[in-house]
Amino acid sequence: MKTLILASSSPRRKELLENLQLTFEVSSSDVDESYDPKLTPEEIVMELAFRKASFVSQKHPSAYVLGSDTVVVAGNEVLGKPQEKSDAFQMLKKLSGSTHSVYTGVAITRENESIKFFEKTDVTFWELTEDEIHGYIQTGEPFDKAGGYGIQGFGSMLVKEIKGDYFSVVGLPVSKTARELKKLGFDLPF
Ligand SMILES: Cc1cn([C@H]2C[C@H](O)[C@@H](COP(=O)(O)OP(=O)(O)OP(=O)(O)O)O2)c(=O)[nH]c1=O
Repeated sequence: MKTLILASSSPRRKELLENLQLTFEVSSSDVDESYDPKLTPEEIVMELAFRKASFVSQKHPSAYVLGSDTVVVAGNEVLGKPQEKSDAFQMLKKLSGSTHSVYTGVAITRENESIKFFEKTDVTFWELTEDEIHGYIQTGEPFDKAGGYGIQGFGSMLVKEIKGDYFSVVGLPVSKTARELKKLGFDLPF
């Protein structure tokens, strides 16, 4: 019997993985999320996903551990989570009226083995007025989310167009993850 552990404190990642009807445990990982600024966005998200999975792997050596990380890339700037209202305002102002990319990396580790992959989704925002940005920040939604918005919540009102995997923007590329878990021998619904 294979054991799967989701190395995440994100309720959204748990919900997304539940789509696959697998039995899994959840264990949050407390890792340093700093990275070498010379890395590409895909390298950053796969490295951080690997760090999260490895942290939990140490305590559960025989389990398969899945870690994930999401960043938003606008121009050549990598945006994580805003710390305060002024960060959120600057991020949303940058995203207004243009297209940015959301990268989510996934790592699945077991003992000394690991697989890593990523998904890139392009999201286009409407031109936002300063009032709209302030109003959105007042909802409190930006603060635990990369780029300062949640496409699954009130943030849906900011989005004009999306190209790629919606679920990856929310934090887990579900279909790529399902395919990889299947290759590893997990029993998926089909
Ligand atoms: C762009 C975007 C991001 N996000 C979320 C996904 C991630 O949870 C979060 C980015 O932070 P992450 O560091 O990737 O993840 P996390 O700290 O929430 O959870 P953990 O490290 O414990 O797994 O932003 C949304 O929920 N909706 C969105 O539209």
